[in-house]
Amino acid sequence: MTIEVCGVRHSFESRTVLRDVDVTLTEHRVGVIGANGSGKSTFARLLNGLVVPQHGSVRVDGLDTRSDGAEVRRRVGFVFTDPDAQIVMPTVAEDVAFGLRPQRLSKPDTRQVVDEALSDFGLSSHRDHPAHLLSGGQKQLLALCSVLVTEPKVLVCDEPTTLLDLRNTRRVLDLLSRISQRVILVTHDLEAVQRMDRVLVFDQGRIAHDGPPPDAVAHYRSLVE
Ligand SMILES: Nc1ncnc2c1ncn2[C@@H]1O[C@H](COP(=O)(O)OP(=O)(O)OP(=O)(O)O)[C@@H](O)[C@H]1O
Repeated sequence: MTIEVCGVRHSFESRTVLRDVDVTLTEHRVGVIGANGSGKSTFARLLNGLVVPQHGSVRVDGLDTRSDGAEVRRRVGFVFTDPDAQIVMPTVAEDVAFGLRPQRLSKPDTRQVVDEALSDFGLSSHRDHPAHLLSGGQKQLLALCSVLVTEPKVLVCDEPTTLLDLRNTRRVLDLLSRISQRVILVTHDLEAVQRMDRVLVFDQGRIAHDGPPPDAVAHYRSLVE
């Protein structure tokens, strides 16, 4: 499956936040790094149609995010920096089960999938707790868990470890490196991008560098020195 970003320029009011963005992504693991405000999140949001570009196009599996947004979102799951933006159900288990609804599983099957997923994320003991009472990091894990059970082909994660402690950061990064889905990871964690196949470096709305992790990190460092 290919993600094609062609001739994208995007502004919010008078501020141009993405310019001349042309990139085709086919790799299993892609990292996105760059300074605050350089356009990384906006780029990530293009990939599942949360942001539709003012100029240019974004195609996933040949589907245009402008005209086929719903189909694209079935293929591309998105994990936000702020988990409150995507936790929709009252309890932890219900939130995970919500994503399974389109699959129309029986109650026992739903329960089994939910319980396995919660166990993978170390959330079993919080199964029936109100989701809003979880800690920030636990909410982050729940948000990731609830997106993954929907089995997207691609997972776009916008700084998914920002709220996590060391143990859970490891847990999430290990998970992201072992899942079969394609992963696009926006992060400030320069260690985490070492595991990627390809890294894009954003600078002032442009892709300033595109290559293997060590070169990309060196380029990013050179931008701030
Ligand atoms: N919905 C919006 N409305 C107005 N401006 C926005 C909006 N979203 C982003 N911006 C602006 O676009 C620019 C790029 O933001 P973006 O979130 O893409 O950067 P980023 O590289 O992800 O930054 P960070 O590392 O701080 O998360 C910023 O100047 C931001 O203020």
